Amino acid sequence: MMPVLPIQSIATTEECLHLGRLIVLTGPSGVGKGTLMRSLLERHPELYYSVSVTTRSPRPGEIDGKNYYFISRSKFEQLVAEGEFLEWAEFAGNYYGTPREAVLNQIHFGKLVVLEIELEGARQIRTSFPSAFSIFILPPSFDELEKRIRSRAQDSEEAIARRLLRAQEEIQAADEFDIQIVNDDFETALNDIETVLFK
Ligand SMILES: Nc1nc2c(ncn2[C@@H]2O[C@H](COP(=O)(O)OP(=O)(O)O)[C@@H](O)[C@H]2O)c(=O)[nH]1
Ligand SMILES: Nc1ncnc2c1ncn2[C@@H]1O[C@H](COP(=O)(O)OP(=O)(O)O)[C@@H](O)[C@H]1O
Repeated sequence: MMPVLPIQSIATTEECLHLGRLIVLTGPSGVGKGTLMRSLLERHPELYYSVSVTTRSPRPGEIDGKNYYFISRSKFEQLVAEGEFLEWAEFAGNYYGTPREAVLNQIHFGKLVVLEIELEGARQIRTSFPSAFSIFILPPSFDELEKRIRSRAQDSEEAIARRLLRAQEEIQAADEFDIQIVNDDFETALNDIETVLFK
């Protein structure tokens, strides 16, 4: 485990970014962000993936502390009030947030930190960390996106409908980000991300 620095010892976010870099991976639900992230971490274990906090219920097989920190809405609201999140947002009826201190510590130690988050949170990061690099993952088509969400078969019909509605809005915001990568052929998309991060 990395030693945890008190937050006051990290002077400014810009100072942090001289030591490390912050990467934001965003895009609609079902586009393949999680799958790309997992492969990226397997190939590059030196990356630091920020585990988010959520009020969503765990899906079968998800592990607390690995996939997410699963907490109640009241606890989440308390953490928001205490300023514990670098960014947070409500998505499809649940809260999601990035733990502030862990991420700032890792950047301070010179790590390349990757956040996999939805649109509103990604916008917040662009404002608070102008030097963060942001990647928007696009589906090859909307039909393919729907197919992927359904093939995952882990969400209720209502949750799927909410994700699809939100996906339409999110895709329209793709141009706001530094680079857009289409996740059609998986290996090609993964290589494109690697090129941006490491070459
Ligand atoms: N703003 C924000 N979004 C997050 C965070 N963690 C995950 N998300 C996003 O929340 C959305 C829903 O995540 P999830 O319920 O795991 O569903 P899935 O991405 O469709 O498998 C996705 O777009 C995630 O990228 C976070 O810490 N902050
Ligand atoms: N390039 C791809 N081609 C076909 N299916 C894909 C591709 N990338 C991901 N998938 C599949 O799409 C589904 C959604 O991927 P997931 O990583 O859970 O998306 P997200 O994290 O963006 O919600 C999964 O079943 C995954 O295996």
